[in-house]
Amino acid sequence: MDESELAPAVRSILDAARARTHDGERLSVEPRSLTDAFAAAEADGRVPLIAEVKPTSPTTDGTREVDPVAAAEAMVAGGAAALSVLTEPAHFGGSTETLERVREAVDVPVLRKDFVVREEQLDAVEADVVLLIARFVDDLDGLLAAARDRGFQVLVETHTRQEVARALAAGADVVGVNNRDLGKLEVDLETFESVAPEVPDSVTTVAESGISTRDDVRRMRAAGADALLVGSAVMDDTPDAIRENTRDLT
Ligand SMILES: O=C(O)c1ccccc1NCC(=O)[C@H](O)[C@H](O)COP(=O)(O)O
Repeated sequence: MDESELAPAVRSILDAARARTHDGERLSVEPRSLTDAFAAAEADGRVPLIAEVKPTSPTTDGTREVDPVAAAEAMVAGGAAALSVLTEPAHFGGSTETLERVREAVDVPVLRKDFVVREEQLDAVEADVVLLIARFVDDLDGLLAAARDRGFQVLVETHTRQEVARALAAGADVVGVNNRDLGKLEVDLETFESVAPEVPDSVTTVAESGISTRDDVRRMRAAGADALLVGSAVMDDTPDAIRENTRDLT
């Protein structure tokens, strides 16, 4: 990876991720099935949506002060099939404690959204799914296997056709295509449209970032998205607003 191409905020996120250590015990998790949750949503007419508890981010103005557990419960009430919870503390206002509280409060699968770059970081907190970002993980095969050995399902995030090829070669069965270019932090829904055809039908495909309207949802579904990952467009200042934002997109 050529790190000189990364936006300064992303380089800072990556430096912080590399510096984070964890010396707890090796985890063994019993995950709630992500694909079953997507199938259940489809079966009752909801768009399979992973709604993200996202207090802030480098591209967000200010911080949402809403309680993360109340936000998570509102997302589920609005029809979210699964949740994503940021655990990155320095740039996204997340924490492992928040993920634990959310997972305790809901019964849908919960994705740990962080910048995991080394095996021991997998043991920081239990979750049903972990995110591995192809661009930031050198040994994708090794980290994917290490995550699965612990029981985690793995969402491998990509942004280019080459990264999809790497993800598939590593054995990924859930592949995300991020519409946000982590080099420039620009969002373009055409990314999913041009990259997703590289993902075979047997692999679950998730469209990530920049999805904010029902037209965007239709567009990503028409381009082959089995599920969508949405943060900013569902987050709001009150649980009621979050529930309605989520309902609108599902
Ligand atoms: O969201 C950011 O500002 C951001 C900046 C730098 C690296 C990653 C970032 N976001 C991570 C994500 O993947 C999104 O939180 C997620 O896909 C939801 O995106 P959105 O619906 O556009 O909030």
